[in-house]
Amino acid sequence: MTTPAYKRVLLKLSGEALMGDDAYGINRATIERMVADVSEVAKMGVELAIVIGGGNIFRGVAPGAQGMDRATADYMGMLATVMNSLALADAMRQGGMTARVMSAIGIEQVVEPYVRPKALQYLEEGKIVVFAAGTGNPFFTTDTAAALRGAEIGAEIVLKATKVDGVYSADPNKDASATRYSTISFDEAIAKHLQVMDATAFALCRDQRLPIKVFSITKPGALKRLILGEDEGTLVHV
Ligand SMILES: Nc1ncnc2c1ncn2[C@@H]1O[C@H](COP(=O)(O)OP(=O)(O)OP(=O)(O)O)[C@@H](O)[C@H]1O
Ligand SMILES: O=c1ccn([C@@H]2O[C@H](COP(=O)(O)O)[C@@H](O)[C@H]2O)c(=O)[nH]1
Repeated sequence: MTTPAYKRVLLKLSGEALMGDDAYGINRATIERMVADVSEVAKMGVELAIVIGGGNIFRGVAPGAQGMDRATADYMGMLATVMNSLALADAMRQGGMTARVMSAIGIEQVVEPYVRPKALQYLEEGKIVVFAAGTGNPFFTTDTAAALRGAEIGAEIVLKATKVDGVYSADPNKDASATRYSTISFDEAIAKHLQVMDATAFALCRDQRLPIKVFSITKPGALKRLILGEDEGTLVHV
């Protein structure tokens, strides 16, 4: 039972989940747990590209960003994802993995720029690629960056690892009567305005026929089970 169901995946890691129980920032035990999950999957020979959100850092500076020009605040958010990407790559290095961070915004002294053929080369070499700075454009999210990069690298699936264990009929953190879907189509998720991912990400994946699995990052072993093709989370499909 160790044959992976996928050869290449795009894993979207929640920035907010990185806080653990802290008010904001990066919780050490949490990032180490995430990296241990990633390591298990990498050892199975799955080619892994990762996009990490920025909510854990951006939330800490959000009060200061109130009233700011939207695009400027969004660039701050993208820079927050660069910090998370660097922390993640460093934790992966400490865990014995080889990771490369590629940024959608030019900051060459810090990380190399995103160049698609180079990213593909790294993946073929078995390196884990972390795509930082989202799409590089304001008015988007890292969910959309995950959809975009997933399509660009020919991933078979986008795995959204978040704080909830799937897509619900309403936000389960606000509505206790919300029920979880085991599968749902992109069109239904968009029509019902299900906010677990933004509509741009859903629409891009739908148009590229790239399925998404939404699952819990805090559930032990969930990523591995999902990679082995076992029932986990919610499948969003065409
Ligand atoms: N219909 C829904 N089903 C599931 N979760 C939902 C739904 N509607 C809203 N949510 C909320 O969406 C959240 C996940 O999406 P969100 O983009 O906020 O976080 P993330 O991607 O985990 O974090 P980050 O943006 O920092 O990477 C869940 O924690 C949940 O509260
Ligand atoms: O392509 C992108 C990606 C992100 N942003 C900004 O960054 C923050 C953090 O990303 P999350 O997906 O919410 O974790 C986001 O709120 C945007 O402000 C962006 O502008 N473009």
